[in-house]
Amino acid sequence: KPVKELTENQAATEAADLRPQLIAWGRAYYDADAPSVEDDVYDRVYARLVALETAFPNIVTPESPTQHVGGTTRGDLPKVNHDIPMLSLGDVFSIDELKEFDARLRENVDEADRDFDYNCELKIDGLAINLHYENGKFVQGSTRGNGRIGEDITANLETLPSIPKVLTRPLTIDVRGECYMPKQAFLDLNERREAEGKSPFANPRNAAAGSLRQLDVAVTRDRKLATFMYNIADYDPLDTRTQSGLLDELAELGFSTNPTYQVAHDMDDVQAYIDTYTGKRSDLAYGIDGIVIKANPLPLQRELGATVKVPRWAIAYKFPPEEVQTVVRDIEWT
Ligand SMILES: NC(=O)c1cnc(OC2CCCC2)nc1N
Repeated sequence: KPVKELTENQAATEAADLRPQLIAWGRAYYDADAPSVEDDVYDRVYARLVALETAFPNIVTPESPTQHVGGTTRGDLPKVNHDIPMLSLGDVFSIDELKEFDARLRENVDEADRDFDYNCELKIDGLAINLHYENGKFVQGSTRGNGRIGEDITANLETLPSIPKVLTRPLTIDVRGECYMPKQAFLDLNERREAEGKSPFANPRNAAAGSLRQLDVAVTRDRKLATFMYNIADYDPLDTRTQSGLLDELAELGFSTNPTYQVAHDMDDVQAYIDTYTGKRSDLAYGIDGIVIKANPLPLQRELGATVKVPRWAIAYKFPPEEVQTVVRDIEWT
């Protein structure tokens, strides 16, 4: 049926059926020496998926083959085991919830350590990566995956200027951070794609994810991806014993870190930081979707540990979804 006669649900259902087929055909094309389907069949089905997703942008999914353009993404990247799991973050959506997090956390800390500081950081809207160094040399880069097993994207990450090949000290460490596509790079990329009749990326995060999974690393190279590193699997090899100091030490080692972090002594300081960056959000060169507050003392982070997936010592305060000002809203209906 013509796309314009479909409901969004019908389009979503049809698209969900087409994606695995295209991914399987795409993999066969790159992995096996003989493609499993005639090119014109692949192109016709791919064009149908693009038509469905262009007519109904809300049905686009990050793993859709239309989001991994400029060549095929590897569906079969080698796996990497994270000896120390990569955690995600619990979320809160209001200052009241944030204050509850603070109160509960301090209740669970010994009296002597209860007056700890927080470190406030912008929550970069990208995808989490791990960079493994041996004796100060970059040897492997990987995605978070499910936290314990990620995918090897070393070759792609080697094309990013912001990732040091050699550290200023011969350390064997695993450093974690965010890979993101700056807003301007995202706008320029989508402009080029529209000009080439290709479907646009849904958002910078999808664009970064698709760019990192490219089989042809030359495609990754020209996507202008960047990084902000913010964590280390084991801090013992470092000098610092605070989160804020960790960001300084990572910068000294050669990593790109985000300079907007700030130590907060109490929730009023945290609120002030949130207010400042809520106002500055649209001026930033990169997307953020909230603020991360972390207990600043690293030994306290270690002592508090994590639940199955999230640390007890950190929380993400998420911004409300950005208001999309529609013309309709501005029309006087009197
Ligand atoms: N998107 C970010 O900017 C961001 C994400 N995660 C973290 O911290 C991890 C470290 C251990 C649990 C969460 N910090 C951040 N700034």
